[in-house]
Amino acid sequence: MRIVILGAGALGVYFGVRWIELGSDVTFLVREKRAAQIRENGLKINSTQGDYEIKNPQVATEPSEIESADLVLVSVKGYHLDGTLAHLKALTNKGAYVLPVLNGIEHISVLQEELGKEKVIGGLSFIFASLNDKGHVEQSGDMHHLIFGPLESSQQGICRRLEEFSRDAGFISKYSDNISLELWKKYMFITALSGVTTAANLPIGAIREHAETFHIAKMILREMQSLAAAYGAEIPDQEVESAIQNVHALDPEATSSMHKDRRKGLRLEVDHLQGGAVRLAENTGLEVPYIRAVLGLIKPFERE
Ligand SMILES: NC(=O)C1=CN([C@@H]2O[C@H](COP(=O)(O)OP(=O)(O)OC[C@H]3O[C@@H](n4cnc5c(N)ncnc54)[C@H](OP(=O)(O)O)[C@@H]3O)[C@@H](O)[C@H]2O)C=CC1
Ligand SMILES: CC(C)(CO)C(=O)C(=O)O
Repeated sequence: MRIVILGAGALGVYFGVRWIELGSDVTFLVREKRAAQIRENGLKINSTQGDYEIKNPQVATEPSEIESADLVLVSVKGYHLDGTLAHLKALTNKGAYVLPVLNGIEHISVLQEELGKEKVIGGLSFIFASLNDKGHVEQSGDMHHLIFGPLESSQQGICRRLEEFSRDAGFISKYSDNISLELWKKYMFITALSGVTTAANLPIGAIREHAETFHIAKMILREMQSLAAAYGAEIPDQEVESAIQNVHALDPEATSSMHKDRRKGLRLEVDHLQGGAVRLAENTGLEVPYIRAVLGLIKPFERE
């Protein structure tokens, strides 16, 4: 399988390098500055699940440099999605399917409208990863999951191929036959976790110590459950409980990628995540006061 990674950040490099480790044909489609950094430092993942380094990965800065691809893993932040659409169009015209792994949900319809429903597979990831100063990945904790599945029945073939192909990869891959529900479950979880850690500017351990603060996370989970239901994804109560248990199980120093970005003074994905939830709620007349409140608290740090 020929794979293009569009968004050579923490997630894109992690999964791209793991596929290379497997012996696959992977090209990183990047912007000039990142291309220069990769040429100088190569790509490396420093991981609890095993390190791996590649000195001269295949890098392109234009889709015209790529003959064809089977799959494009889209791993940019929500605020950069618009800037990738022309590249994605060029690659889907050459036959590629697109597998976005962004947190959130609004990007799915943007991609579907731009590329056609047939081309956009559902995907998400559970991993704690970030880039260091050299542009190498630092992955922590046990999670390094890539979950994907067809949003259209015609995509079953490519998804089964991806499942087969990734079986021996150095990450956990999972085919889901209800990827829409998985997307909403992840959106529920991350809206609560990123909302509360970024707004409080605290890792999860400190949040859990204060019942009033943890309560906010629980209320966001409930609001997201209602929002998902309004869009046809019924998240059972037991899944909300298990999300709470998962938050309890996290290392006290663990935190969301959005909170890590706030600590580094980087741009935040708040409009895509909490902002998106508020927009979707407004469309259905649903009230989401806790999400609206954390959106307001995080906005001053967004760095648009
Ligand atoms: N990090 C994590 O632990 C997790 C993140 N996620 C989600 O995954 C998504 C990606 O996150 P993450 O990997 O952390 O993000 P990063 O910021 O680490 O990486 C995003 C990359 O996208 C690149 N990019 C942006 N625009 C373009 C473009 N037009 N062409 C080529 N490359 C481009 C950026 O490159 P440049 O250097 O040029 O700016 C950057 O390297 C987000 O939606 C996030 O919420 C989900 C689970 C866990
Ligand atoms: C849920 C979590 C924390 C890990 O996948 C995440 O998605 C993020 O930090 O953005």
